[in-house]
Amino acid sequence: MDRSIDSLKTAIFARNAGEPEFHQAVTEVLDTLGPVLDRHPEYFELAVIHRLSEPERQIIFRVPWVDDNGHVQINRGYRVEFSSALGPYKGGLRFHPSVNLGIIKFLGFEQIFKNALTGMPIGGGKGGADFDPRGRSDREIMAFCQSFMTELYRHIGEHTDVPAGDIGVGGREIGYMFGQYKRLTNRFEAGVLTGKGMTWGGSLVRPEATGYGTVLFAQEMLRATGDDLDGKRVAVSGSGNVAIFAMEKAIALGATVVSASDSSGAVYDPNGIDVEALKQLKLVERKRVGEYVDRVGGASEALASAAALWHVPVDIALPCATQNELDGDAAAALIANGVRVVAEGANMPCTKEAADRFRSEPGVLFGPGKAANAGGVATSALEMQQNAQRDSWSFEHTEARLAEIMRDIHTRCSETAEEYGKPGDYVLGANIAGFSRVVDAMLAQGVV
Ligand SMILES: NC(=O)C1=CN([C@@H]2O[C@H](COP(=O)(O)OP(=O)(O)OC[C@H]3O[C@@H](n4cnc5c(N)ncnc54)[C@H](O)[C@@H]3O)[C@@H](O)[C@H]2O)C=CC1
Ligand SMILES: O=C(O)CCC(=O)C(=O)O
Repeated sequence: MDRSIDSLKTAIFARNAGEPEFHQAVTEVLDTLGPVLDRHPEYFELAVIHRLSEPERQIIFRVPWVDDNGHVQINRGYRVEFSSALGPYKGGLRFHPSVNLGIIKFLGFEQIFKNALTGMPIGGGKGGADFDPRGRSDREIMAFCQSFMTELYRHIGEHTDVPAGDIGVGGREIGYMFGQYKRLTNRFEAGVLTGKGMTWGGSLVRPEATGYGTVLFAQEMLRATGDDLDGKRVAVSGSGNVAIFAMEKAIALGATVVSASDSSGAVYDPNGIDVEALKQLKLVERKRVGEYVDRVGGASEALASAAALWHVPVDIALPCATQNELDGDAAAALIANGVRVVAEGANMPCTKEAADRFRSEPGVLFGPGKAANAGGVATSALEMQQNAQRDSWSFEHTEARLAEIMRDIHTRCSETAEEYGKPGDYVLGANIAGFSRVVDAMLAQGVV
C-alpha cells in the first residue's frame, strides 16, 4: 500500500512510462492534495488516487483514408475514457501531429477535475489523432473525419461519451463527424457531440465560450482584489478558437490586447490587435500569423519567436495556444515586467517551473486551466441540456449562464483555498474542489 504522495507518484510514473505530459499533469494535481489526504487517510486504503489515475477505458485505433493524390494514409486515433463518476465522459478531440497516448491522457486527466469544477453532470475524457490538418484540402479533412468516426462511433453516445473540439477540431470537423455518426447509426442523436452548427443542434456561445470564460475568470480574480480589466494591457498567445475569443472579450471589457501567435511565430501590436483582421486571417483563410503585419501595418511587428511575446511588459497574460508554451524564463520575464494576472486559456500551457513561479510570487494571481478555461466544456454541457430539451437558447441567456458558471468556479476555488489555509492559491483550490467532488461520487458508486 502506497502511503505517501511521493510513493504514489513513483508507482504511477512506472506504470505509465514514457508519458512526460501525463506525469506532469498528475504531479500538478497530487502535489496539492496533501491536506485532503491528511483529513481522509482512508483514501489510501480505498486506492482513490490509483483509481483516478487509471483510465476506465483506452481505445487506440487505425484511421485509414485516401489523400487527394490517391495515396493511402494511415493515422492513429485515440479516445481515453477517464472517469464517468459524475456523468458521461466529456472532452474534446485533438488533431495534431504531436498527439500520442501520453498527451491524450494528460488532457483526459485534467478534464476530470475541470469538469467536476463546473458543477455539471459530466465525466472526463479526451481523444484525437496524430493527423496534421495543415495544408489538407476540405475533401481530405472530410475523408479523415469520416474514417475516424467509423471506429469512434461504437464507443460514444449521448449517455456514454460526448466528444467535442480541441486543437485542429472546430465546427467543420464536428460537422463531418456528426454526419458520419448519423449515417452509421441512422439516428439524429444531437447530444452525441458538442460544438455543432447552429442549425443542427449547436449552442450559441459555444464557439466563444472558452476564450470568453478565461477572461471572465481573470476578471473575477481581479475583482476579488477590487480591480478590473479596464485599461489593462494583455498578452495573448495563440490565434485559434480560444485565443481569438479571449481577445474579443478582453477588448470588450476595456483592455488592450497586444499580441497573438501560432506555431510559426508571434506578432506584437502596441496599439491593440485588430481582432476582426486576425479572425479573417486565421479562422477563415487559415494563414500564418506573420501575415497580420503586412495586412494591418501600423505599429505592428513580427517577433523573433512565439515565446518572445512573454517578454513584452503587460498587466495580464493569457496563454491560449498549447501545453508547455510558457516556461520558467518567460514567467520570470513576465514577473519582472510587473504582470498581475495569469489565466490559462490553454491546457497546461505553463511548465511546472513557470506555474510554481507564478504561484509563489506575492501579488500575482494565477488561474490554472482547469478553472480558467472550464467555460468551454461548461457551455458544451449547456448544449447537451438544450439538445435533451429539443430547445435552443438566446445568445444573451447562454452568455449569462456562462458568466454565472465562471463566477461559481471562481468562488469554489477561492473558498476551497481558504478552507485549506492557502487563500489566493487557485491551483490548490481548483484541484481540491474538483478532486473532492469526483471522489465523493466515485466512492458512493462502489468499486467499479
Ligand atoms: N476549444 C476549446 O473549447 C478548448 C480548448 N482548450 C485548449 O486551448 C488550447 C487552444 O485550443 P483551440 O484554440 O481550441 O485550438 P485551435 O486549433 O483553434 O488553435 C490552436 C492555436 O494554437 C497555435 N499553436 C499551436 N502550437 C503552438 C505553438 N507551439 N506556439 C504557438 N502557437 C501554437 C495554433 O497555431 C493555433 O493558432 C489548447 O491547449 C486546448 O487544449 C481548452 C479548453 C477548451
Ligand atoms: O467542450 C468539450 O467537451 C471539450 C472541451 C475541452 O476539450 C477542454 O475543456 O479541454
